[in-house]
Amino acid sequence: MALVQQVRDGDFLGATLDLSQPFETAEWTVSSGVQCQLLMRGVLQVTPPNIKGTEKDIVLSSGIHGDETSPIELVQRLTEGVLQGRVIPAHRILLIIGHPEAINAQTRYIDENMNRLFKGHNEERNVDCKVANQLQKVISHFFAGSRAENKDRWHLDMHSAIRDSKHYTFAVSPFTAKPTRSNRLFSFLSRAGIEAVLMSNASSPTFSWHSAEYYAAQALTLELGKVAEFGENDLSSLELFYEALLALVTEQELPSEWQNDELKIYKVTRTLIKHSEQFSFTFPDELANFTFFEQGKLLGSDEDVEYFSLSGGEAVVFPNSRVALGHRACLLVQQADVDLGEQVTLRQ
Ligand SMILES: O=C(O)CCC(=O)N[C@@H](CCC(=O)O)C(=O)O
Ligand SMILES: [Zn+2]
Repeated sequence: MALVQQVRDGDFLGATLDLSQPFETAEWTVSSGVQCQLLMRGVLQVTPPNIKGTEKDIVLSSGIHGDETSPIELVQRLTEGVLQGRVIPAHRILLIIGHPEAINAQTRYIDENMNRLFKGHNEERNVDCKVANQLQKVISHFFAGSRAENKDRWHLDMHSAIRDSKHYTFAVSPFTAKPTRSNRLFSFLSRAGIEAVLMSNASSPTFSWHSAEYYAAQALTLELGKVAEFGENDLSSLELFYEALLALVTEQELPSEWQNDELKIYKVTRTLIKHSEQFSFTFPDELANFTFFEQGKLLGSDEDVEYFSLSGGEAVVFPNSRVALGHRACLLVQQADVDLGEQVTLRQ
């Protein structure tokens, strides 16, 4: 079956991963009146009928890491609904299954962690760099194509965590000077049953940071459960999230009120970078995310430095001593209070 026909029939994921089929761009309208544009392998732009100029521009990405499959299954489910006319979006949406080569190889990345390649254009030294560059282009094209007067841009970059976590689902809010932490975004998280949000304190070259920094999008990295192979994900535990996602794309506007105590907020206190091959933790890399260390505990060391937990203690997120040199080996976080205005801000 030709790739485009396979997508039109609803199998966006199958067509994306079948690299034996040459890619072709295509444009068509589904029975519901929704317009579809296949822009790139794994990238489908969806435009609702009767654009009013008040629409959001929503990017929903998955598969930026090839072995994180539950978000890919959610994107396929939503896309199939749109393609078969059962889901009628009220907003412009860009649906992404990001890294077909890594997904086929069932691996996080091929040569370089693609979620560290979104600072800007990369020299095309490998497939990860090439795909990251193409995704940056397609995002730019998508946001530029909006006819809305007041741009309301969103980007949910969906991942799943490598290890167990004391919070089954959580979000990382990238650091930027742009107003990307709206009450409406947090209200969505609370409705979606996301358990915690980490407020980053420094720029990072991730996909969600890219959209926040360059397009002022309400952008997040979402961690949805734990890594598993296709077909082995417990999607029932993400049902509340999927329902909220459906509401986000199909309802004109979501309520902005949210219950602060339903969602735990953490501030990132430090990012430990691996500076040398001597970097090590005092605990195994499999340590569950959000494991707490009392003040003064030795957490790890590098060539000429020892890291102790700070006053008030710190919890560890994404510990990985095997990352490439210069990359993040973990985040250290502390629970925090926030003030609710138009934007959600950390209380000083
Ligand atoms: O479980 C892990 O260690 C990694 C899960 C994952 O891929 N997380 C993202 C977070 C990106 C961010 O900080 O916004 C990543 O490491 O790329
Ligand atoms: Zn990931």
